[in-house]
Amino acid sequence: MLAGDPSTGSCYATPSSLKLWGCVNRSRNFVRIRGSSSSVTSVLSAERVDLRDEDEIEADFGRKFRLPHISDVFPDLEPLPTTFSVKSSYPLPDYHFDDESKDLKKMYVHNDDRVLLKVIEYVSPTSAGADCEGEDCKFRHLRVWRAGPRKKIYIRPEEVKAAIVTCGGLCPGLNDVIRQIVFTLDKYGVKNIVGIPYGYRGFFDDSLSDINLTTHYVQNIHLSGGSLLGVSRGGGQTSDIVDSLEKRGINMLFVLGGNGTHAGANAIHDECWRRKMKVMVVCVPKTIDNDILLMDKTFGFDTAVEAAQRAISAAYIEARSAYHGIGVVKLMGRQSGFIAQYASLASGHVNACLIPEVPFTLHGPNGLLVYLEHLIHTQGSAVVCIAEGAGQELLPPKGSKDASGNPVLSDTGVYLQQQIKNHFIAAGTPADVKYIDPTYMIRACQANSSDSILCTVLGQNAVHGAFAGFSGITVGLCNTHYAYFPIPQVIDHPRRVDPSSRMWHRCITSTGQPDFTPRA
Ligand SMILES: Nc1ncnc2c1ncn2[C@@H]1O[C@H](COP(=O)(O)OP(=O)(O)O)[C@@H](O)[C@H]1O
Ligand SMILES: O=P(O)(O)OC[C@H]1O[C@](O)(COP(=O)(O)O)[C@@H](O)[C@@H]1O
Ligand SMILES: [Mg+2]
Repeated sequence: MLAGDPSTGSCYATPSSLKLWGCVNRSRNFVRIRGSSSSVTSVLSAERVDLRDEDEIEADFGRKFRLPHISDVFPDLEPLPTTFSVKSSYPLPDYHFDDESKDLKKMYVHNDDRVLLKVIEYVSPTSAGADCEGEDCKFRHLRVWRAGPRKKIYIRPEEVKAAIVTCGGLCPGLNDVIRQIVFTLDKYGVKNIVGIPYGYRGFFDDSLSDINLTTHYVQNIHLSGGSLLGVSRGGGQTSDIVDSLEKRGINMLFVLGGNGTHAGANAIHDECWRRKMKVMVVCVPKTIDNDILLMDKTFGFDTAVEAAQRAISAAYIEARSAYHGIGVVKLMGRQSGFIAQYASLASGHVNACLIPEVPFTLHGPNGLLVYLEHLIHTQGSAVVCIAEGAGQELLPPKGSKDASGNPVLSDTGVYLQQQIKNHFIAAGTPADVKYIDPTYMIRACQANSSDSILCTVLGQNAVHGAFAGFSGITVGLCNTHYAYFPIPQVIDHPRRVDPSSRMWHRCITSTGQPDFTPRA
């Protein structure tokens, strides 16, 4: 499925449309590819790709996903043998890689290693979930760069001053990532590591001081939720942040955050290279909303889904135990309903899952309220799970924005609860409605085991990426393998639940909910 307006050339790719990045001009069999937003690192200018040429499409995709490398700006920079080795407990500054060593032979990632972005070979464009076009539904090898340690590094560990910053809202696992970045830097031999307090604010608010980070200091931080460094939304000019990096002598910056943070990090990366500063900026995507493109999932998402089970379970028990009980649970998800979708799938107790991507009607014969009445009469109770951003069209927009520019949403959870109460009163049917909003409880918690592992590997790979000389990149899980992505490609737009996806169909099959889509 392609999105955008072919006539104007305003194009973008949906997460499921990675076969082509752009809009098809069918009459001429060409696809127009949108250029990277990054000025210095742009590897692709707007160009035309012959749709009939499979090789050209794959090659074009490869160019689009090429990672910005420090040698783009400093072509004469000589790489050095890496100081990272899993075989030593201490970094060995004079360690020389021995190609013939049996133990180390398979330790490093080759720069030309790639991870396939798409792994299903659809036979027909009408196969479930197919994202290919044309009769032949040809499989395209869309490749992204494999993450991991390289044999060569582009900066001496003793010259590194590394900084870590965590931005946006909280997310389980932030401390695990911070901890692992520090451990891995230490393994390379880096001694100078600081934490920037309270997100980007820490760069320009003079009342805030950096935190010195050592392996000893971060040893146990993963045992608690939140961020050791603090987080914040809003604020800051890119040039001020880069001035601050320059002043502090920071040349390796690890940025943990969501799509807003990534946009900021990419601007910092661009500005650093524009000023010819030898700085590597590497992100680790943080968002319980799971709204970053191209990745299997982001860290914290699993934990949030798991934490949401307690709220759904409580809503179910309350509803089951009451006469005509109805439980309503509101979960986070400003634009994307992944948490509500997966929490509903996991729980098995949800009768209706409402997400921002799927508009629903409350009133009328195919409305949610009539369905709840039906459930009360047939099974005696009901549970509704609503994502924060769902049903915004039912209320007047607030029109305001938070400090980062994210829209402030109307509280549809509270509204839904009131509407259900009013409906049952009007229908003359008693109903006992209980509303649970566990919003901050699902993200202010320690990461579960699966997220801890994810955080550990992401943190390590972030450091490997920086030492390998990449900047303006982020790291993510791609078909169960770890890959590096150029930042603009993962934040082109927020990843959202596709209402025609197999997973959404599985969700509504599991809840048994009918189609509440408003009818004309
Ligand atoms: N388009 C942008 N360009 C530069 N910085 C941004 C942009 N959007 C957000 N930011 C900054 O990134 C930080 C986090 O953004 P926010 O949207 O709150 O969280 P998240 O990164 O989780 O999406 C804030 O400090 C904000 O000012
Ligand atoms: O109250 P806060 O801190 O703004 O956080 C609420 C927001 O956090 C989120 O779960 C995640 O947002 P971010 O990825 O921007 O941190 C949103 O869905 C939600 O609106
Ligand atoms: Mg965001």
